Amino acid sequence: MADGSDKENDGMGCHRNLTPNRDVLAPRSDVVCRNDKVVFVHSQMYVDLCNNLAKVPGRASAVHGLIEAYGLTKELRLVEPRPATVAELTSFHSTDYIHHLRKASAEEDEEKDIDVSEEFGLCYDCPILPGVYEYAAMVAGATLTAAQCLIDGECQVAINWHGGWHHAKKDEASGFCYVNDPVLAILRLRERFSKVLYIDLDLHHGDGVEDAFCCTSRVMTLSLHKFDTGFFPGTGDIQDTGMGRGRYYTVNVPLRDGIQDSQYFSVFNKVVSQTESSYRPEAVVLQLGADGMSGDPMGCFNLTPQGLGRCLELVLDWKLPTLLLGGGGYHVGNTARCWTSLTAQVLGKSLPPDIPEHEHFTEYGPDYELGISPGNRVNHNSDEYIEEVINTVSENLAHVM
Ligand SMILES: CC1(C)CN(C2CCCC2)C(=O)N1c1ccccc1/C=C/C(=O)NO
Ligand SMILES: [Zn+2]
Repeated sequence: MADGSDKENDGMGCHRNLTPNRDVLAPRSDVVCRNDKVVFVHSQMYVDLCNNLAKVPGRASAVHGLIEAYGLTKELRLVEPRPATVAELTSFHSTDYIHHLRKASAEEDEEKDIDVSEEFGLCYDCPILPGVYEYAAMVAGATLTAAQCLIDGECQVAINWHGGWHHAKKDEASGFCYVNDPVLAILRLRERFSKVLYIDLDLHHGDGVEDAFCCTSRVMTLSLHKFDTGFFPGTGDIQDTGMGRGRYYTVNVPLRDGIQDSQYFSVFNKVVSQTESSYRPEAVVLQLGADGMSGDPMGCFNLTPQGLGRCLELVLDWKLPTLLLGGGGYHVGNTARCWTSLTAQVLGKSLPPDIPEHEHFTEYGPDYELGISPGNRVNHNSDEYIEEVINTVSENLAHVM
């Protein structure tokens, strides 16, 4: 293995010679939840940072505004985030990359060294906007804050809707993701839990998280995503099942355009139920990117918050420490509708169908309703295709114990 020890480390990029940057405490699975409150990582400064620098400007305040307008913030335990330290960021990312990101983020345009930046993926899809380092460090810090609350038994569910940046690699920004906060959270959770399950329901394959843990059985990554010629990131084929000790602990469920809630939940239910019963995780990280929603500008899947909600319900029924993260989602109103509905579901609250009057009310026209209806779109996932995917994944999972 990477560090030559017989103990299996996190398999952090088994093809890279790494030793964990910290003492891995004896994993414990007896974390008891002392407080049934749901932790919600939030501060106005955090929302302002995300508003200006995230993939979708203005989305953070729309999401928070709708959750607040429905009165859910008073049912949540709001915990302020703090920026991740360099030491925390380099528990996964390379020191060179983090130092370059911090330096480039502080520089004016003319000072920028373009070809060095290109080496770190900092161009095209991942421009170096002023303050991008502070933004990325705060998002990572927010996700780590949520993970710490789970480790400390402060709650059973912790939420950071502005996290979930699943494409970032050890030394490279990718897909508008600068720091991989899900990986940082999983590494932190692994200090207390011996087995962590990562589930990625974003439209796109969770390649950065899969890469980080492809060689270990201590973290199982499971991604449902669009997989088609030329679609970003191009990875996540069904036969990619991990390597070495991690073989069969990577699960990919490749789907086509037009899938709706019923088929999506059917494949999710069969694959994730078998995953849970064979792997028996002690903690879960669930990325709930909303770019698969009907009406999203990506225009690929045809899902609604009800469909994702059924997936969430199944995971919450396990009563495990669970970290919920956001991700993609490019229709601001629909993303706010989706994550508000899911937040209410975690709280066991049902919401009135009409969007309450609030600062961002105009985002929700012309119907001003919370629900999203599936579009009238061609579905390229035949039942036979779905059946074949389920059978192949099930055969692979038979090797997991
Ligand atoms: C720049 C954005 C992020 C936005 N966008 C669309 C949305 C609507 C109009 C443009 C993209 O396709 N993007 C990307 C561009 C290059 C590579 C990746 C992505 C998206 C990744 C993702 O969502 N992962 O979960
Ligand atoms: Zn996405």
